[in-house]
Amino acid sequence: MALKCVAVMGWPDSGRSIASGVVFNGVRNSNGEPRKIFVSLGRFSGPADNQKTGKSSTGNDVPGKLCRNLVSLPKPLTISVTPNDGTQVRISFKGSPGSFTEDAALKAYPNCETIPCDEFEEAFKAVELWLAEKAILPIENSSGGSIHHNYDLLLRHRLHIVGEVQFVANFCLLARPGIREEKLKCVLSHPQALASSDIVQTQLGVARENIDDTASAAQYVASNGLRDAGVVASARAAEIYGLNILADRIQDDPDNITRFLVLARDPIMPRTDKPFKTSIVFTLDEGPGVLTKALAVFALREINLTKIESRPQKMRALRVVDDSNTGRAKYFDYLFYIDFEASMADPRAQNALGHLQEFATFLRILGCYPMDTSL
Ligand SMILES: O=C(O)C(=O)C[C@]1(C(=O)O)C=C[C@@H](O)C=C1
Repeated sequence: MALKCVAVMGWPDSGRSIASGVVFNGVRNSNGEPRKIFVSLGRFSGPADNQKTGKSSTGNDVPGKLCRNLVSLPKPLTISVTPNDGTQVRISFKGSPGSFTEDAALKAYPNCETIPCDEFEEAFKAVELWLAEKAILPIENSSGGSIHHNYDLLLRHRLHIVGEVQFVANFCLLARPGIREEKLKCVLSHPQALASSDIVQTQLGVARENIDDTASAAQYVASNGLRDAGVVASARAAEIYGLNILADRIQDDPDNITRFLVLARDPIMPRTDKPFKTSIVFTLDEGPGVLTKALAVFALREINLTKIESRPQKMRALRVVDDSNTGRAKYFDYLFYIDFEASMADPRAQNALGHLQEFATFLRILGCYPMDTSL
């Protein structure tokens, strides 16, 4: 089912109303015919709004008018517009409370309600099922590189990227109260956190054990009363699970940055009054220089690329190419993910994508969103 954001505009003082909402495409009626459903996301009314809504000044329906007052209709899917500070925004994430991903959500939306999920896939589904307004997920790390599985999920699901969060994770070594460093035989954490704090673990001479996320590792050590196991996690995880901080800032690279993406059901309106980024994914035909040609559409318009990632096309891993010299050759088939520094409201970006569309075999805009310039 495809979702499309629409806005029906008018002037408040002209007696017309401003409404915005989502159109559900792909819904079928009982005869199997396609139909569209409009779900209101909120309405902005002018003084003469009663003319539009079909209400008399006494509040009764005016006979013969097409519209009934929307307020009196049942609103199972109506959502409210949420303020920027994150109040009432529900954000799903993979991990337990106290994980770095939750920290990143709280950085972007300080008053949000976070919804922990067991898997990334569940965090996506929480938004698709309207249990959350947004999802947040790590996409790349300055020391570990791309989180490939999440690139695949971006394509598999139809959510839109509406923001990015750059976050410096402060890794701490945690243990149960009373346990000293010398007592530790192993350290538990997320593989990325273990890899990013290798020097301290090597000094301690401990074994490493992978756990799904840093906060779950803290929870595990605390709830099982482990006395010879330490954890690499956040200071907030120490507080939540009642562990002590034995060492702070144990990351090998003090500027270890993780980039997170914020996803939502609807795209946001692209702007040009502040720096915006656009993320796309596309495929190309086989041939010499095709990728160079694709990248040139941005270079020609002086658009800076901030990221390029290639991923195999899972359902079409091999492409058979008829090569007259060597017979039939087989190549891997790739998806190219690109982030570039321009808003979709910028004609340069529109022209670049129009140009790319002329020869790309597939192109999807994953989102256009404000750049995180906080670091
Ligand atoms: O385990 C966590 O706390 C997470 O939020 C996940 C994650 C990651 O996936 O890289 C996020 C940031 C840190 O670099 C370590 C782990």
